[in-house]
Amino acid sequence: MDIIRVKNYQTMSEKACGYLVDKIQAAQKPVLGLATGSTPEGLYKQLIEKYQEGAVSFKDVSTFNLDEYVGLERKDPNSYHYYMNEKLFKHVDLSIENVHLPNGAAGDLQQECRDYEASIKQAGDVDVQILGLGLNGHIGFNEPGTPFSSRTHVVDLDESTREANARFFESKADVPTQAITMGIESIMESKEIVLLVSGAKKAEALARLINGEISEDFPASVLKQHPQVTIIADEEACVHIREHVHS
Ligand SMILES: O=P(O)(O)OC[C@H]1O[C@](O)(CO)[C@@H](O)[C@@H]1O
Repeated sequence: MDIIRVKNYQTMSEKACGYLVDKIQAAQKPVLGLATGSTPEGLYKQLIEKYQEGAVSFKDVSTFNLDEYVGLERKDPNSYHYYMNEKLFKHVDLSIENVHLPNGAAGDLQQECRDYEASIKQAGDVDVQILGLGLNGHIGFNEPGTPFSSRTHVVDLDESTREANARFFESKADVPTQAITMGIESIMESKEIVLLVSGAKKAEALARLINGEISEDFPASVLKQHPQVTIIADEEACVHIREHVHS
């Protein structure tokens, strides 16, 4: 894992944007793995700016999102479909047929998980996967205890995750109790992974990732087994990390 330490949220977003733009320009048919939550919002803003400046095009890009809430229709303002559309998709020249998120409103959720896996494989796997870091170490919606061998699956959300995400809903009671998420093994099959970490509230989780052991109790720790992970973290998130890390 390489860690790039940056000053703040803005510079984290700019760095991640530059990284993705380079990858998009280098590949014929780039496949991006995208995340939701607060962390990548700045990255998406930067990508839109670059697109508007004519510095990048998404017309040959395919995207796969990590997760979606169970029970929310695509048009629901709290769905990740809606989030992605508002924050990125509708502002750039991505083809709608190249955009993929799990369908949390599918009648047969198990079949939906299998189909999602198949479409990632059909696209030739994710080239660069963007990840955020949950306070409890979750990646996607893979909560502590999720087997490292998990594929795309339906998950019961931790109370702590529902609390953390309640800020996007009217109340915690409105936060769905389940989600579909790419599994840990599915995420690990991405050719490259970029983990974005910002803010003091993530500092403990980042320190545990860097200094702690690899364990299913802390899902992000699996990233230490991936050959090509770059962490872009800001000063506040790095307060418990003393040295430059290269492992
Ligand atoms: O970026 P945030 O909002 O801190 O969330 C961290 C992670 O938690 C999730 O929002 C899921 O709870 C992920 O999508 C995200 O990567």
